[in-house]
Amino acid sequence: MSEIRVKICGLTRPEDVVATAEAGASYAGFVFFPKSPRHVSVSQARELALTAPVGLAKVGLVVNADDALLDEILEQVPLDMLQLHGRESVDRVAEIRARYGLPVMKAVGVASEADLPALLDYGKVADQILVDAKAPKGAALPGGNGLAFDWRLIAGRRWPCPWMLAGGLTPANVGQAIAMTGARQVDVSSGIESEPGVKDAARISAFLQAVSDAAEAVSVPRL
Ligand SMILES: O=C(O)c1ccccc1NCC(=O)[C@H](O)[C@H](O)COP(=O)(O)O
Repeated sequence: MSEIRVKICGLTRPEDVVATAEAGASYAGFVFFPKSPRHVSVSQARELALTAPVGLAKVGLVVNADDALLDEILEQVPLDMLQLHGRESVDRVAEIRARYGLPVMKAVGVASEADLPALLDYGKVADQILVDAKAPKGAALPGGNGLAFDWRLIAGRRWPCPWMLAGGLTPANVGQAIAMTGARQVDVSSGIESEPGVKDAARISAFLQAVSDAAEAVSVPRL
């Protein structure tokens, strides 16, 4: 198993969950955002979550969700973590964490130095932060756009909680991303798809292999 944790985001089919687990990923992400090609309904997500073996953490991704939607999801889907991928404020992140008693990961978009202070602010209230590429202005999706940011912006930086690197990662570039940033957790969605919303088992496996190779190259200690 890789010593750097991997999250495969945007799973829509049971076979994708199986491929994710078999490849050795640590997290499986389900997107609750109707405009996304990776969107799953609450009942689909429940079925997918029940397919996941013990040891694969199930992450529910929401965008500016109100309590009614979160109640509905969490009543029906056995999740291990919530990922907040919208414009949730620091106070809202803290409120969701307290209300639902689940670990919360806040996604923060990065495009320039000016985006870095938010990582510190959210890092004080969230259980984890997802350091993702900022979606371009006017983009239909706030994440999952297959765009990388300049990894030099975060090289050597650390925050008050565990963090995960995301944005445009692929089997071909994830090794360099890990080497440049020191990330010990990485998240991927479009870089391991055959088409939007359809994961490719061979690419998932290649991604995990590339992460494992990178972990060995930098001798990352076991978590
Ligand atoms: O993936 C989506 O469709 C999506 C929709 C709405 C908000 C966030 C979304 N994805 C966020 C993720 O967790 C992605 O894994 C992350 O942004 C990286 O995506 P990618 O660049 O495609 O690897």
